[in-house]
Amino acid sequence: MSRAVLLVNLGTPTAPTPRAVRRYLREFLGDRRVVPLPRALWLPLLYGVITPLRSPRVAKAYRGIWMAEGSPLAVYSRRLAESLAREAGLPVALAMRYGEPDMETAVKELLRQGVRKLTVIPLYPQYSQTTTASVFDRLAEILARLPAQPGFCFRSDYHDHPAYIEAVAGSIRDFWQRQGRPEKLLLSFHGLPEKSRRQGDPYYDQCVTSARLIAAALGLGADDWMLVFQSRFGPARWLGPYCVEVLKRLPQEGVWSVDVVCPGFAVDCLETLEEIAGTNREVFLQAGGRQYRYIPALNDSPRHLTLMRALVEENDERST
Ligand SMILES: C=CC1=C(C)c2cc3[nH]c(cc4nc(cc5[nH]c(cc1n2)c(C)c5CCC(=O)O)C(CCC(=O)O)=C4C)c(C)c3C=C
Ligand SMILES: [Fe+2]
Ligand SMILES: [Fe+2]
Repeated sequence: MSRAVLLVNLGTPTAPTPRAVRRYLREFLGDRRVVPLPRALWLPLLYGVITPLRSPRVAKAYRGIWMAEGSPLAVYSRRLAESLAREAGLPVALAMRYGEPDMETAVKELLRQGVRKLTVIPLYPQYSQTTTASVFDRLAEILARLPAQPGFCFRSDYHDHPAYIEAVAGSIRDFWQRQGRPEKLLLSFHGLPEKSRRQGDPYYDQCVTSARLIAAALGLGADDWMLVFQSRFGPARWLGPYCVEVLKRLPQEGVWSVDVVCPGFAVDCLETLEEIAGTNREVFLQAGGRQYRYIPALNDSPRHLTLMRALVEENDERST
């Protein structure tokens, strides 16, 4: 039976312009899985207030990190998929949950090539209803309309997979070997509304487990590291502690050097490059901090490829 891998990431604007950002934010924030408010309330607010106000500012932020080949999230995701295709010896397609390349086109193209079994890997190490579940829903929607459905394996998360922990811990170890250790390591994950945790979304618990396992793999003591959450959106209470608040406070507590790593982001993107490597650096230095370093995401590194291959191979074994 002919197999293929489908990697799915979030999606990103096609250009760093207010127009392209508006289109992206409308689709992303218009997803019920992301903002579960009543449509009649949310859509007028989204279309009439949030995207017109937010798009110019966010477009400017994208301009600051844009690469020659496009948005970092798209560029690194593409490179990862291409390298995996070469190494895994089977077709690998990349799709985005929002925007291009879209999931439906990617699935249909694989079926056209004769693929009958899909290994779907959302590029989210930790499961959340806002990300992973939305990919699953969209996949189900696409398959529901097909006359002949392929088999598929869906990787819900890999937050405690030994190959994931080793990939992240290894990249931190490499960084420290070259540049020395800081006083504290912050493990920063994308936030979610606090409410999602009470509703049973396992995201928070998975972030805690990932962070503990990474710290343990590095042999860190309790004072050497901290779990924080970033990228808060809107007025509601989100998971804490907030990365930016911790950075303001640390110099007052006598911590002058920090490294920040974002293990929940498979590849670098706006949230890591602009928010963490850019804005938050200024916050820490302004608050009196002396040394601030961002440790890059796994991107298309050999460590990330080893991890992806482990997930694919494990899947193959289970489903034959
Ligand atoms: C209600 C709003 C949001 C939720 C919930 C949310 C969850 C969530 N997001 C990621 C990963 C990424 N988010 C990115 C950008 C981004 N996220 C939100 C809002 C929510 N995210 C917005 C509005 C944006 C766009 C930028 C902005 O307007 O501030 C990105 C980067 C995209 C890029 O193009 O680089 C990623 C990746 C996760 C993992 C997650 C839940 C766990
Ligand atoms: Fe987000
Ligand atoms: Fe952000």
